[in-house]
Amino acid sequence: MLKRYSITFWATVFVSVVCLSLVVIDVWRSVNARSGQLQEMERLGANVARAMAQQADDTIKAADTSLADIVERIETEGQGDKALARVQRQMAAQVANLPQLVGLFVYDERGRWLVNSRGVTSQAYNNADREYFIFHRTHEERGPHVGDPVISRSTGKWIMPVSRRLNKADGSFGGVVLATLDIDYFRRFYQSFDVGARGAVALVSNTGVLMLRQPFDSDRVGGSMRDSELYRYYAQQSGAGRIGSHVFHSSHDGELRLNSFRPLEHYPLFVTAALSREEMLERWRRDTFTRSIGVVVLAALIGFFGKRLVSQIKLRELAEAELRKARDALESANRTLERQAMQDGLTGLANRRQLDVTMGNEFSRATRHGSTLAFIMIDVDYFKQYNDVYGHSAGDEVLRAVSKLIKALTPKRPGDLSARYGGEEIGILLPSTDLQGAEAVAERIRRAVENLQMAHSGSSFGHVTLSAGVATITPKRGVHLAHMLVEAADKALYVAKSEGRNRVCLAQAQAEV
Ligand SMILES: Nc1nc2c(ncn2[C@@H]2O[C@H](COP(=O)(O)OP(=O)(O)OP(=O)(O)O)[C@@H](O)[C@H]2O)c(=O)[nH]1
Repeated sequence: MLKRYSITFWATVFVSVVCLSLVVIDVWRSVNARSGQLQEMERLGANVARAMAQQADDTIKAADTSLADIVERIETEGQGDKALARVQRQMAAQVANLPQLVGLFVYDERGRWLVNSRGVTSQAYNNADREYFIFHRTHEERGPHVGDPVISRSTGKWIMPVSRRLNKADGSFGGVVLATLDIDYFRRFYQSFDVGARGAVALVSNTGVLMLRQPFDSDRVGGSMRDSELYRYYAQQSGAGRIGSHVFHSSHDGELRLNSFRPLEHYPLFVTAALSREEMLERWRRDTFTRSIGVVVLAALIGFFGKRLVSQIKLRELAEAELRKARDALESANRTLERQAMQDGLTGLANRRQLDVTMGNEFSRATRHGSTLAFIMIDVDYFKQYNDVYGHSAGDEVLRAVSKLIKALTPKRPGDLSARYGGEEIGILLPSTDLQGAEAVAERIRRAVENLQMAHSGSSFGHVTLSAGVATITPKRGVHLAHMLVEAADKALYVAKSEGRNRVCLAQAQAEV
């Protein structure tokens, strides 16, 4: 089945498959590399979000621990001057120890400064209007409260307030203990992450207030993110669903980013690391483009040289086909020449040369096997007259007709051969045939020619006839030669002629001696 197709077909298929495979493999590789790049981006985002959440949690926790301590001390030791002085020292030490802390503050139930880490108790400031103060005054919970970022009234810095409620002995609202965390502390940490030129990280409160964004934008700190796709998506999640990632268009700059988000473990905040999809895929795109050019050039080269190879193969095939054709023509010409060399052109019988060769072979065989070889010599009667009366070509026709009959009536055993002996004489060689057998063959031919009734006005019979002399020999080595058989048949023919023609005469026994 495969042989039905030529080598050029398979060469073309091979070159095409190689080119196509190159392209398909490259496309497959590129698609894989793209999804690998996106996975890598997701992993990077998740890792950044985890680190950010952990850092924020630890940072707030450290401050909150100080707050819990101060609350316990004040509630236990009271608000006397000495007690407050001790608390102040403790607060100063905490602020010195924790770099994220800008200050620690204690306010009474009216928002007035009782004590702070700086030791300045200015009555100029009243913080009763602050969100965290109002929150604790109106909520009895004792847990920490993370407020919206504000600009510190004392330092002018962006701070994140973390506070706890102070109770009086009867459980009523006794004030607020506040820790202010330096937003810049977070920012410095966030700057250490490489999220690309178009990436961003943010710390957001669960209520949708932006605590901090890197790249930093002072105008957006404290702003609401409630309308952003990111916040709406995050707010819909719960439990483990809040740790994950999603692709959003930024509400800020419209950039398509993969946002990895994660809540803080102990505080109502979450972080998000947003990586620009375009930026992350830029290197992949560049690599893909460069490699694709390489693959296309390679495929084109293979295609070009493959095409040349195929045409070379085609040319070779053509040359081979031409050679085969020439060889076949030569062989056929040789066969024709061979046949012509052994055949008589007029009668189609074997020629004298072939008769001599066959005679020699059969004579040797008969000598070896001790078998009898018969030979019939046939001659058309009054043929000279026929030529004279009807013309030479009519004479040729007679020879053809007689030969045709002889061919049809001569036995077809191997070694039997009828040949034009010369002129209008035809000889028939019959190996392994005795005198009677050969005579029967000769007689059959004579009668058949007579029956043709070909008009011959020059003949005493009125139509074409023939005479035949038959001889046989059982040759013995060193005694007999092939020509003896022919001569004996010729003599018998002579007898047939002299006895009146149109007859078959048998040779005397001398050829068999
Ligand atoms: N048309 C034709 N004539 C041939 C050919 N070969 C020999 N002959 C003629 O055959 C004739 C033979 O004549 P002869 O051998 O004298 O004998 P004949 O006329 O046949 O008389 P008998 O044999 O005695 O009956 C000659 O005239 C040859 O020219 C041939 O190929 N074609």
